[in-house]
Amino acid sequence: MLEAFARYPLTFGPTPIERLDRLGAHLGGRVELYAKREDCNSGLAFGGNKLRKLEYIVPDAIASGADTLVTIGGVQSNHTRMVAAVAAKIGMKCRLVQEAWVPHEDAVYDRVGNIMLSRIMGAEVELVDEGFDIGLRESWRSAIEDVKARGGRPYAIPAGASVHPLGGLGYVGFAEEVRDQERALGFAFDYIVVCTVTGSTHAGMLVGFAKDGRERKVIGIDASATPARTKAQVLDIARATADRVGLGRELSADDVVLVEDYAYPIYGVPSAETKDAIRLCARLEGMITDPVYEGKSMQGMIDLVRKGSFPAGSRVLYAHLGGAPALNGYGYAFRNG
Ligand SMILES: Cc1ncc(COP(=O)(O)O)c(CNC2(C(=O)O)CC2)c1O
Repeated sequence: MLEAFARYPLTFGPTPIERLDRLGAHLGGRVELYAKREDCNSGLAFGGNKLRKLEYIVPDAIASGADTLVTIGGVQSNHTRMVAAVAAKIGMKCRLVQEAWVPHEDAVYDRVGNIMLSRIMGAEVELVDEGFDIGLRESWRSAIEDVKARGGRPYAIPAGASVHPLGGLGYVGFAEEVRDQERALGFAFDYIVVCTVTGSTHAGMLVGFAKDGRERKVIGIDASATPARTKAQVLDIARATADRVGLGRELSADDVVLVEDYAYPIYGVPSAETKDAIRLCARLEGMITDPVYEGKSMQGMIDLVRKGSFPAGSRVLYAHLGGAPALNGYGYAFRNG
């Protein structure tokens, strides 16, 4: 599906799929759980899902003649950290707008984890006192203009690289990669569980798996806590991506399966159940998930298994999209382990 598109390699290649035997057994053994380790996809600053997206965006950035990548996220954004790493790798400057998306209790929240890494990698980090919103932000537009005003040539990447015209391609490729791995495994996954916030990870998977009729088997676990906006954005991105890759069929809102029950209390703040899910996965599989994103999709998958939402014998693939560096800003949440 992606042969026509230029890709700039930022990842090691196909990410491994591993069986989560102990977690599956702990949950009753009725379904088989697997994880695809996008969190281990690259040597660039601890990796993660945005690098798979950026592989299809970087050729356009280079072709544009830009000298500065400009993007936006919360203070502990994984996306901005990955853009900083890509800028370093391809020899561009980086301007990051980091908004106050998350109320936090930790005095070090804006000095550790992702934002610390971005600073170490030389990004210009601008803290802006604006709240969470997955849409296009005035602060981001101002940063683009400021780069120009200073004589720079900016390349604009929106939050999560999601509403970028090429933002859905990476995860179309994810689906193609999973099909290759399924051929080696000798079976196809019945469900794919993914954390959804700005939407192009889910949207790309939806388009990629629509090729073999599995678009509604992509189970998005909302972590935005603004599910209506996120669902609409997933659909918009999926439709645009389907047109771009020539899927050849219409997609509807019913094709976007988004579970809204696990984003509470708000974006970026883990519930007690989220923290329990993080601990359970860590203690049974040694697999680390974060309080903002993967902890909530892990909480969702665990709860859906416990409720019998996946028929007995189902094979469920959990997409681990990264996020661990943000844990450093959540010491308050794990003071007692
Ligand atoms: C570890 C991790 N897991 C899942 C997601 C959700 O991906 P989408 O934004 O493509 O829906 C993010 C996003 N993070 C954003 C960020 O600024 O880091 C875009 C919100 C993520 O970082």
